Amino acid sequence: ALVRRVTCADGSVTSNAACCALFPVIQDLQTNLFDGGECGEEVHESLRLTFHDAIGISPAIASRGQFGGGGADGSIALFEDIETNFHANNGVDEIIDEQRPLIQRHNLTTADFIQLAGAIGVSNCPGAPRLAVFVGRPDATQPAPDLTVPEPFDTVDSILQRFDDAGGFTPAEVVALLGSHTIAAADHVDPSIPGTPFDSTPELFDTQFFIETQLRGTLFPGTGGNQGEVESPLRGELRLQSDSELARDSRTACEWQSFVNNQAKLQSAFAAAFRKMTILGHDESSLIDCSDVVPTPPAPASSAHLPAGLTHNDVEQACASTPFPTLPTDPGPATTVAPVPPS
Ligand code: HEM
Ligand SMILES: [Ca+2]
Ligand SMILES: [Mn+2]
Repeated sequence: ALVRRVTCADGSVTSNAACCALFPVIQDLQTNLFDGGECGEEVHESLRLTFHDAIGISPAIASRGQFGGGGADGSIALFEDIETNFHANNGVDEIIDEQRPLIQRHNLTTADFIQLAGAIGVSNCPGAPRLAVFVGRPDATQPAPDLTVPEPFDTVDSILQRFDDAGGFTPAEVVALLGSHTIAAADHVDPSIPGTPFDSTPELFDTQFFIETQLRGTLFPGTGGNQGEVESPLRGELRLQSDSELARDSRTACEWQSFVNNQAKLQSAFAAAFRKMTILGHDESSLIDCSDVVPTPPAPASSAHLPAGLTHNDVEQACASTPFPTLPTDPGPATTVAPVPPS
């Protein structure tokens, strides 16, 4: 195929002149939102926001004659007053408010900006794939309906059904999308311990999330009894009920386990599923592919391991057909996971 090359006014090279406008936005994001290129809290929150905006679409609701939402249409920020009151969106107001001044100083739709910020943010995380970036999404004129964003206390049935309705995502694609929880922490599931990560390496886009969610839960990192939380295997680590169940359900367990120590699969499957998610509500042919503006992420900085203090005996085998891979245990005293520092 013919690959076009355009040289922008600032000397950057890309495949389409319409993508030139993104370079100053990327610089602004890195300098003023992502603390100079970190994989920290604002990156994690920006990635979560791409999902909470994009998943706001339901052909099932639309088929009943109501507005089903526009997908990746910026509605979560444009109708912040409405959508951030939806229970599942607890906490996303923070990153919406941090992104707003940047949106105001550039000439992108809010819809495009939210997805761009997620893709650029993830490129700061060692081990991440390069994610797709598209421009040309029109902005929302109506808020998404409530209950389109899955909750951590939802059943596997309901979660798989929601993703299928939103965009025809297969169970395997749902598992791949949950690779996002490798760079993630919860502020609101247990409000007594904000910034509690889902794996021991929230600054690395590695496969530890898929390993650690398969270990037997033995403790609550803070208080017990929170809705959507189950016991985790490590002090300082929080496990969502939904992640726990998806790791153990017969429909998803083997796919979940397949990511253990398979960085290449994590990268390609997450990138493919994200690409599909990022254009929900739009026809790809109406958008411009600007993916070549995304920086190449740093190489993986960790190798798959069992956290110190735990062994293969702590694995709760869930995949019936394939044994859990043999992994080395980190040396030293039992791992305690540090919170993600607030910015
Ligand atoms: C079954 C589907 C999902 C459920 C139930 C779920 C639930 C949650 C919950 C409860 C939190 C913690 C929020 C807080 O208390 O601060 C969270 C965080 C997060 N989620 Fe998900 N999630 C799902 C899928 C996804 C997907 C598809 C993505 C992105 C592609 C994503 C990206 C993130 C990220 C990056 C964070 C961390 C935010 C931060 O550290 O500030 N999640 N998720
Ligand atoms: Ca990680
Ligand atoms: Mn939306």
